[in-house]
Amino acid sequence: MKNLKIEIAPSILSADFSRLAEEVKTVEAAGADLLHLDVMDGHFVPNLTFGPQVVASLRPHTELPFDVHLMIEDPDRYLDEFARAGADWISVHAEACPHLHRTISRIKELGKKAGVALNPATPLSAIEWLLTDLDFVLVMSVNPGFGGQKFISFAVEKIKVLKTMIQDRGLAVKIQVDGGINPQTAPLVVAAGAEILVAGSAVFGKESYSEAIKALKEASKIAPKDLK
Ligand SMILES: O=C(CO)[C@H](O)[C@H](O)COP(=O)(O)O
Ligand SMILES: [Fe+2]
Repeated sequence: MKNLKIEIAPSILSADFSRLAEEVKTVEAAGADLLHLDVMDGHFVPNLTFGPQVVASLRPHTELPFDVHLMIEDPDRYLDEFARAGADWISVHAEACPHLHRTISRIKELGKKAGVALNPATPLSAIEWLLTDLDFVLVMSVNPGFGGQKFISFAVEKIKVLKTMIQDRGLAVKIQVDGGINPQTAPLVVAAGAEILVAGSAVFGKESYSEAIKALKEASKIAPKDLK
């Protein structure tokens, strides 16, 4: 686990929506690895954000890969549109997909990286049979819907068990973690096996995005036993 490259995916949920293009350029220059775009429909989660038009309008403003987190019911209806809009990675929620294998297959047919997101209370068994087909698993460490929530600590154990499942099968599936990630929680999830850290308020809520990203990357190198 020592030489793992940890990637930071700032979530624009906590950015200034009146200046999104500028915010995205600033966070790219600050060292972000991916841009996390939270799509919410007011049904699957109790909040509304934006759809493919906003994704498409941001696409010319950055080279960062777009990591689109779909917190929507019936995501199959919109996969093609998000792919056309410029999504590079697409995650759907297991809880929103009765035919998860079909949904993941479609994302891959569209040439995109395919991920499944799991709510905190959703067991890993929801993706066990599908692991070989996935590029990444998004472990939610808050109940989805809002930025700035408190990290749910049992996500650490869930990531550990998932990491073992992935290793036991000899797979290269990446673990992404989303919700309440900051320099205090980052070392815990990285030690457990997470490689992509989504961070909204811990980046866009700070004065300097580059300092914030650096702090997350530095914190990721700390072994939890060395935490004060
Ligand atoms: O999917 C999400 C919420 O549903 C966001 O990506 C997440 O909450 C980021 O915000 P923060 O880092 O402030 O917790
Ligand atoms: Fe997210």
